[in-house]
Amino acid sequence: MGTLLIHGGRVLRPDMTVVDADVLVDREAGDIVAVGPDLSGDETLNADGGLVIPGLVNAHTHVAMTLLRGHADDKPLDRWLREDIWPVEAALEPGDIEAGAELGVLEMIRSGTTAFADMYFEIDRTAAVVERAGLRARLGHGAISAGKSEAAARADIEESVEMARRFDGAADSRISTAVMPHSLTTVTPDLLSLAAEGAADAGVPVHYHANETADEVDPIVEKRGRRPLMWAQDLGLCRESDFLAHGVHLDGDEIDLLAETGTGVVHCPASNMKLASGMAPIQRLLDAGVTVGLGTDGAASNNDLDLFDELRDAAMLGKLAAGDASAVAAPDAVRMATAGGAAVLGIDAGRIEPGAAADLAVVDLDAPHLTPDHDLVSHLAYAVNGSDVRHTVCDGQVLMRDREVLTLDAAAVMARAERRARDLVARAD
Ligand SMILES: N[C@@H](CCSC[C@H]1O[C@@H](n2cnc3c(=O)[nH]cnc32)[C@H](O)[C@@H]1O)C(=O)O
Ligand SMILES: [Zn+2]
Repeated sequence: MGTLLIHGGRVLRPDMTVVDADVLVDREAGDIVAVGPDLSGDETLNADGGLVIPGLVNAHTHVAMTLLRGHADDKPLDRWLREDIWPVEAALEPGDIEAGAELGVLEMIRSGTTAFADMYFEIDRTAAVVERAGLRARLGHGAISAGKSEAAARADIEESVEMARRFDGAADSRISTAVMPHSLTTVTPDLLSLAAEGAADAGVPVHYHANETADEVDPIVEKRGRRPLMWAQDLGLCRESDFLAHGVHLDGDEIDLLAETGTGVVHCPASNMKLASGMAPIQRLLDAGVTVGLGTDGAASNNDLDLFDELRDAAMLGKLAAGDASAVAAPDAVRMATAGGAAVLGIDAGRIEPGAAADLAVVDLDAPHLTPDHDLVSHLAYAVNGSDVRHTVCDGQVLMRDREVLTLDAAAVMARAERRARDLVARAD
């Protein structure tokens, strides 16, 4: 397969400086072999006038929920899930998952995302989409106890463990997995422990929603007499590889616990604002040394999968939460979307350096909203949109060239998703 040369652009380095450089990629091994001036390779990807950045990492989503984009808006989490989302999800068929995942993956590749973590149903379908679309993912079957018999709830957790075992390392190791109990309040304590044991046994992380709304925190504090994450640690859910979504309502001790254990946090600012869940203390997490990534959450609470929007929201909301305009500065936001997310997912990517995975995006800078170029990291955080991405590369393969996705038929994917979404909602009514 030889080498791929990403030629003629500027390159974002791990220390957030920018240099004029080429990037040489080994397509067989899927990693970066050199970064520097005047390199040559077997095939060239033109990055003239562009900025080469690490591919973005969407560290928490429910990708097939693209089918529910715009289906129900403007409600708080609990009512939104119970009244609108769960009833429709009950009517989901495997073909819907595949169509929704394909749409979401298409949207992510088109906006420079090369890896994502996904909690949903029918993960074999999502895995098949990831396999042919060419990006990376950490997938898990979302298991929930609420509304189920004890036996059915247990079987759901067992399925989560079983699926994690089955798909870990699939698609030439582009797919990894986690056991994914839905949240600290929607899964029973026994089953949370079972999930932790199953994950440890299978050698994969646990991923779950935690401390998303005040309504979830208060009952745990009342019933267990301690903060949710102290309780989660007792259940075995705060190992170094484990990661939780949201972490909006955290106290100082919980922040320390996250830093000490190495448990990752996925910040989902758009979802937190849309569901009015609250403002996560992101600057405090960064100051404490917690590993933080960014996630879009599902497209029904966002309502898109563009990580550049998330970057901007993270910087803005971080300042508002801290009451300090210097909080969550542009480089911090960019780091969360790249190296931070890669660390949360446990992949050796998120930085442009020899030896790292060749997961890259080329952003076209030739646009009015990206002129002048005082500071390109500022542009990445505050001004770039997903539609500015010209090329996307993952594992050394070009997934999108000049905005054309090479691994999926975009028109067919959109048409199928449209039809599936319409039928799904009609069935659920
Ligand atoms: N197997 C489970 C499904 C869990 S998948 C993950 C779930 O997370 C839900 N979800 C999406 N966004 C959020 C959020 O922000 N907080 C909590 N749950 C969410 C989503 O609708 C989906 O039902 C079952 O039997 O219902
Ligand atoms: Zn979620």
